[in-house]
Amino acid sequence: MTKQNVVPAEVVAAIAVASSYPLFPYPPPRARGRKKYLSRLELGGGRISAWVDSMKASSPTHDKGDVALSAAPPSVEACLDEQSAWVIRYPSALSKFEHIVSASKGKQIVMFLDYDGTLSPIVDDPDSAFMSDAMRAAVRDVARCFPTAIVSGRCLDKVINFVRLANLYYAGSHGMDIKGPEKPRRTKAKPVVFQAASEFLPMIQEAYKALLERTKSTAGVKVEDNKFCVSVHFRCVDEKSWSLLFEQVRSVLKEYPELWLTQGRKVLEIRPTINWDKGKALEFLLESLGFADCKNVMPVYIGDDRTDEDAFKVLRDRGQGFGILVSRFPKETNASYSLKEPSEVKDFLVRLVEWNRRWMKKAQRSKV
Ligand SMILES: O=P(O)(O)OC[C@H]1O[C@H](O[C@H]2O[C@H](CO)[C@@H](O)[C@H](O)[C@H]2O)[C@H](O)[C@@H](O)[C@@H]1O
Repeated sequence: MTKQNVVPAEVVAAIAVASSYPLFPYPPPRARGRKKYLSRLELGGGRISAWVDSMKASSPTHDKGDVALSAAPPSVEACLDEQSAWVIRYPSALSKFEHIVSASKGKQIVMFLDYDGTLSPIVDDPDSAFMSDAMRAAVRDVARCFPTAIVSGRCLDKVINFVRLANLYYAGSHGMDIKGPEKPRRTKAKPVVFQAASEFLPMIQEAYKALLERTKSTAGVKVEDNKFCVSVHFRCVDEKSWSLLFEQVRSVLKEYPELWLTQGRKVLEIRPTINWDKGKALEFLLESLGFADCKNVMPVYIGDDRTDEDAFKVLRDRGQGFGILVSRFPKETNASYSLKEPSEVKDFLVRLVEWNRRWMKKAQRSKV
C-alpha cells in the first residue's frame, strides 16, 4: 500500500476545506481583552462573507462533501505532509502516555473534560449526543482517582443529565454556571456553586426567544437554550441558507449590544460580554479545590472545540499541566497533545486509571 492510500478521504476533504478559508484559521484571530469575540460593531457588512466562510470551515469532520467547495483543493501529498507535521507538533496523548504520567509523578492530577466531541461523538441532533456506557464507566473511574470536572457549552442541567455521574464538578454554559458535588472528597475543597453571568439571564432568555422567532423560516436550524448562552445550530441547514441565517442572527444581536457572537462546530454561539470562559472556569475550579498556588498540581484538560482553547491557553500560561485537543484534522491549538476522537479519549482515561492503580499499589507495598 502506498503512503497515499492510507490518507482517509475525510482527512483530505477536511484539510481542503480548512485551506480554502484562510480568513478564519483555528482558533479564530484573537484581539485583546473584550475584543476576543465579535461585537455588534464588528458584525458590519464587510465581515459577513468571512463569517460564512468560517461557518463552512467549522467542524469539517461531518461534512465530507465540502471538498467540492474548494476551487483548487490541495494535493494528497500536501495533505499528508500537513497531517504528519501536525502530529509531530501535537503528538498523540496515547503514544506519549508514559511521558505524560512520568511528568505527573508526585503531582495531583485534576481532570477537566469537555462534553460534545470529547466524551460524546458529534451527531446531527444536539439532543441525541449521548455518551456510551463505556465512556461513562471510564469517567466514573477517573473521578474516583482524581478530582474531575466536566466543562461544557451546554446548560448545566443538560450536561448533568447526559453524564449522570455524582462526585464530579460540572461547569455549564461555557463555564458560566458551576456546581460541585454535594460532598467534596478533598478536605480542602470548598462546596462549589458559582454563576458568573446571573445578571444577564433575563437578557439571554429574551434573545433566545428573539432568535427562535427570527430564524424560524430557515429550514433545519436549531436554537438551543443553554441558560447563560444560546446556540444556533446550522449543521442541518442547507449551505445556501447560511448567509441568510447569519443575517437573521446578526439582526437580533444588533438589539443586544451586550451580547457577543462566537463560533463552534457548526454552531453560532451568543453569550454575554463578560470576561469569563472555560479558562476562567478552570482557574476557578483549581482554586475551589485548594490548588490555587499549588506547585504540585497537574491539571489535564481534554477538549475539541474553539472554546476549549481558552482553557488550553491558561494551562500554557501557567506552565502547569497540559491540554489535549481532540481532532482528526490539523488545527492550530494551544494544546500540547492530541487524540483523534472520543474513543481515544476513553482509551486514554482507562489507561490513566490503570496506571494510577499500579502506582497506588506500588506506593502501598513500599510502605510495608
Ligand atoms: O463545550 P461542549 O460540551 O463541547 O459544547 C459545545 C456545543 O456542543 C453541542 O453542539 C455540538 O454538538 C452537537 C451534538 O453532537 C452537534 O450537533 C453540533 O453541531 C455541535 O456544535 C451543543 O449542542 C451546544 O449547545 C454546545 O455549545
